[in-house]
Amino acid sequence: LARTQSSPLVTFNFVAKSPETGPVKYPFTTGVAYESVMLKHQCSCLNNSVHPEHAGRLQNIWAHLQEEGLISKCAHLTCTKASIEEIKSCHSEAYSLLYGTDQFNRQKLDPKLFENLPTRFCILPCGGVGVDSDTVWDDFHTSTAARTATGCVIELSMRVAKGELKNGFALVRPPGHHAEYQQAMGFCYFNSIAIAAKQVREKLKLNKILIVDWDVHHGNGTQQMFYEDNHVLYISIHRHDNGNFFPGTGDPEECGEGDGLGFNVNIAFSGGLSPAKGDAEYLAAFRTIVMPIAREFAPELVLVSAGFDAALGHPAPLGGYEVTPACFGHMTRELMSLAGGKIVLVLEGGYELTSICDATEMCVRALLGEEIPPISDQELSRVPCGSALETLESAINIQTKYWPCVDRYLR
Ligand SMILES: CN1CCC(CNC(=O)c2cccc(-c3noc(C(F)(F)F)n3)c2)(c2nc(-c3ccccc3)cs2)CC1
Ligand SMILES: [Zn+2]
Ligand SMILES: [Zn+2]
Repeated sequence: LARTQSSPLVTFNFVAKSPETGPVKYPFTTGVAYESVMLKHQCSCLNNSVHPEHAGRLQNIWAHLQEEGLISKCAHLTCTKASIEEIKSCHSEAYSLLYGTDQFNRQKLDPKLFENLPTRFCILPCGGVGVDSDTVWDDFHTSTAARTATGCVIELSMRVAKGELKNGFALVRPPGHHAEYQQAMGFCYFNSIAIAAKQVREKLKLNKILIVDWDVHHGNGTQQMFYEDNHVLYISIHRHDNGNFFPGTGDPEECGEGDGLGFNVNIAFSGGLSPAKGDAEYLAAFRTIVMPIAREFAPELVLVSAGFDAALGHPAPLGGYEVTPACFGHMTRELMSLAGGKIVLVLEGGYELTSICDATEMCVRALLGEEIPPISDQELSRVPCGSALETLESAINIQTKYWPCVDRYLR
């Protein structure tokens, strides 16, 4: 394939070498990682209204990106499963083998290995099997899907960190940011973004990686993985409601421990949905806290837990906020000013199909350097709601101890 003329506007010259002659070279553009094996992870009850984290999420997003002509402007990476060794950089060996081995190979493992793992599979109200009613398990396909999701994030992160790709979007499921060292929960098995950060640190000797998590849920797993690590700064914006919104962690006072003290930032919105938080709140959080701290940290790579369950259209139990798809594009573009533009977005949550397709489109357009529709004047001029101002003020008061740059916004 000496030349690929996808459209008069876009031509690249690249030789896609066959695998045996070494790693495939891609054009220097936005990489998109997507593999159809990730579609096969689903509950045996096949009831998508009970299980919002279903294969249709990825199918719809992939189709939408193709219809918008965006896939032809990107490099479509083919990725392999993460190895058990890579997964063990964030999870215990027993946990990695329990969820990382498919049914056929698991029979060869010594059952004693799993006896002291905290949770086991249970029968769900829907008749399926899982760790909990959201974290369903398919004995044939879930381990392959979960390892492939992690493999996609590692592959993209390595290539972006090495400068082989401009930036990237990992279109993956099951999500990862709730997965802890030995605990699957909240639809998550392996913490893909954390594993990728550890692999990039280890293999490319990067010293400073920023993880921004704008999924509406706090990334308890990711926070835990780097809580004592000052090489990985974790910044989360999430619905917290004083700990009454899943998973309950993510209090602003959680700032890290030991060497990691000051490298964990939680922007925890409360006050339920009166009113629902939207663009004004998220843009204010970015302007006053996320970007000032991120610039001062000066990361060499930016990874984003890009869940879209804070987007318009998500009913209350799934999120209930009103962030517009364009706003996700603008947040992506702001983060692209860091680390020389080395940024990888990783899909986490997000269930309302139109919203997640539009939000992903806006993020991919931003990554490609295309124009993003403006945020409405109404949102640009709206002062954040009272409870959000309290959230920002509380986070600023706490973080000025570690990041003096944020104090200029104190009233
Ligand atoms: C059956 N179950 C019961 C609880 C459930 C609400 N739970 C959640 O939303 C929930 C719970 C834990 C984790 C997450 C979550 N969302 O994204 C992520 C991710 F990891 F970032 F991807 N985690 C989400 C409900 N959903 C609805 C519902 C209502 C209307 C439309 C769709 C679902 C009612 S109760 C999810 C489905
Ligand atoms: Zn089910
Ligand atoms: Zn979520």
